[in-house]
Amino acid sequence: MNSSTIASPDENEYFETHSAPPNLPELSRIVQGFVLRHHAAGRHVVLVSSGGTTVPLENQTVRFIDNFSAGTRGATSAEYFLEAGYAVVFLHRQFSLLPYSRHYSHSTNCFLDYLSEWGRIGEDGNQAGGDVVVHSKYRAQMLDVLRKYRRAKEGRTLLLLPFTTVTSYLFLLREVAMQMQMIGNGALFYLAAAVSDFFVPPDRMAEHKIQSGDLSGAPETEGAKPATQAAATTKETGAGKKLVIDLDPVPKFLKRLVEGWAPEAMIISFKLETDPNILLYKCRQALERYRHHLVIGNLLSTRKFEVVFVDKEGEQWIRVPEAKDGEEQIEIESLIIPEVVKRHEIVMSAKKDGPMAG
Ligand SMILES: CC(C)(COP(=O)(O)O)[C@@H](O)C(=O)NCCC(=O)N[C@@H](CSSC[C@H](N)C(=O)O)C(=O)O
Repeated sequence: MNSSTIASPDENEYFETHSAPPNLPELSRIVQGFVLRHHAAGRHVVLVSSGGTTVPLENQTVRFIDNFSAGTRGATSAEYFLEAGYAVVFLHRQFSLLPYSRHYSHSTNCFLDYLSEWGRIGEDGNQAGGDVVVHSKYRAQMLDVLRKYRRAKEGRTLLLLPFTTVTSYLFLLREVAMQMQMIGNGALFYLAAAVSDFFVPPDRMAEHKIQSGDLSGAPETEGAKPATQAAATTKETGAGKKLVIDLDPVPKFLKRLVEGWAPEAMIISFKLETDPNILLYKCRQALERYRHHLVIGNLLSTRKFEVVFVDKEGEQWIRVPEAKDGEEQIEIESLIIPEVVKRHEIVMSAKKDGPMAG
């Protein structure tokens, strides 16, 4: 089934008026090989999306709108899926947190603080003596992370796919979903990425950097769209120049994923809110709108300590106890992923023992 047979006009138009990532054909071949290999080995495959997508305001992008996400949810979840025996396609915001390196790449203290002494590097670049030594207090954790990282690398069970813009995210998500169709409900989608809801349509995209200053005396710019057409323009007001932005809604890709790109897969989306009073309502609304398996709701302020699973049966809160003094804070993903895996197994066995079975 190709994606255009089930697409809605707004989705078709979105993909027809935007350019796919230039390396999409190559990435598609890599994903196909990854999915085939792990399916043949009897391994389930999960697509974990992670990080925020951007919406450029100019073709030659200087300014863009970003969505909040450090990538902790996605990168940490990917580690626990790997430990649960899944192969992971990690569709992530470029330069956001990655599985395993997340422990050291973005932490407040510099990675070098974990090392207690440096070997003396000789003139010719050869080690002149001495060794790089990890502080004893970090050694156990670092060895544990290193071993797990190596296992994923040697088993090639982790495939990293970077995106930046919402357009590259949507093209990649659709491509991976099409390649995962071959594994039916052995495929799991865990959509933790913070996806843009609004974008600047190409025909209203300014070509050059939006000017904040006065250009009255400047030479004409070749080929630039008249500012009036652009979706993001500056407007003279009594208080000086204002930036006025007029965006269109991004097609509801989740609906396309459920109805066409991955009709047999188990699909889980995350719902991010800041107001606790509307979280459950918004989760249920998403579930009714997209008819997928599960919505995991979380509040920006407590996302590391509690989430709520909302499905057609009801809701189930998952919370981690506050860490006692001197104790490591439990990662809530260590509780989320086993519950997701349990539900995925139920979905897979239900399909196997379906109405025709027995
Ligand atoms: C982003 C966080 C909070 C993790 O944070 P980090 O650990 O710092 O990375 C994640 O848990 C989450 O809620 N992700 C989902 C956030 C999100 O934007 N969800 C969308 C639904 S997915 S985008 C769906 C699209 N708009 C459509 O309707 O088709 C929403 O809440 O509306």
